[in-house]
Amino acid sequence: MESGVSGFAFYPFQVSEKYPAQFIKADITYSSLSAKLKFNFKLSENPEYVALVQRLQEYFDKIKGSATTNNWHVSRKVKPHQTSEDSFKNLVQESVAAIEAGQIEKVVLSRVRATDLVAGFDLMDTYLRLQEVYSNAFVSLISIPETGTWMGASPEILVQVSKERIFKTVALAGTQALTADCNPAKASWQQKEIEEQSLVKRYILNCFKRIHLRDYTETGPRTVVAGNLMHLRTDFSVDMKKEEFPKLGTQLLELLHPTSAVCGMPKETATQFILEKEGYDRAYFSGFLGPVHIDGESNIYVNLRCSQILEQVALTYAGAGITAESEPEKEWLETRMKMDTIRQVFRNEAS
Ligand SMILES: C=C(O[C@H]1C=CC=C(C(=O)O)[C@@H]1O)C(=O)O
Repeated sequence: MESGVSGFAFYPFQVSEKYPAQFIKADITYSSLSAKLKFNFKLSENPEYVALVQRLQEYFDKIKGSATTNNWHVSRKVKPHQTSEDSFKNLVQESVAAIEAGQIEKVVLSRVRATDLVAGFDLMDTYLRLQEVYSNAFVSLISIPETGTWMGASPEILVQVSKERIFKTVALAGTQALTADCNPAKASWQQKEIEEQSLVKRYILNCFKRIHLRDYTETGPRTVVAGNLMHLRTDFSVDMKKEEFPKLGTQLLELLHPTSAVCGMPKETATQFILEKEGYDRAYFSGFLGPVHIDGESNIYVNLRCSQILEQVALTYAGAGITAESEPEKEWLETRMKMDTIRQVFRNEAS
């Protein structure tokens, strides 16, 4: 993040040959607010660029307001997979037993669900609808050869470094449905959710401790709305101008990922547990993504509430934090609600 190179980071849960870390260099950026292209190289350096730029601007002018294209990249590495209800619930039970036996403190278990794309499915149209429905989320659509196409509406910032050099991260956990008659400001939370979120907070504070970061601001926890759901969130910020941490963004990105909101505690044991037991590859789900050094700031989000789009099927992913108090049925329903964040937009209806 300190190299000054502008681009878009797309990082998996675990880096491997199959799922490499990706960085799309921002040679050209397009802002829908200004409807303008921005070039991160000197146009006069190469006459070919001048012609290319002219063609691109003409292309953007032409397609503006008529977003229809279904040419997306499909990863050949994935086999469509679906976690069965029984296997997920059994794994919740096994995790609770491992927690009670003191092998782990918390683990985030996830599952995958396959949905057939409806006839006439339009990728760009779906993406624009997702943007409309989740105005408070980080709505993304990424399409990379070999890696495939991912779409999501993440509620969780992992690392933000603003123009003013303010660093931010959050401890987000605990989930309940946002119903029509409920007021988020008056939401009450069970002991289970309070503890689950405080474990994420403790995990972040441990990362701060490891680099001897003492001067930070902590706000919360408070109830926040994320689409059809509510969570508990504590906000942390650091003024990087005051602190002796010029590389804080990168340092904490390395330490935080994967946080206890998507993996567990202790981190290494929880990671092994997930890799051995979940029964499928998370790939880029619960990794991180976002713009780096665009207009002087970086905003990296956790890749949650997302789907991988294949030729005729979308694979939707969701996880739930398991603690000693977890009940299989409740965790199953919680992952279903999380999946609905994006699935309802695919089908353009609530499920
Ligand atoms: C792992 C996910 O959510 C995390 C973020 C907020 C609340 C969570 C929870 O209540 O379990 C999860 O830690 C997901 O959406 O797949």
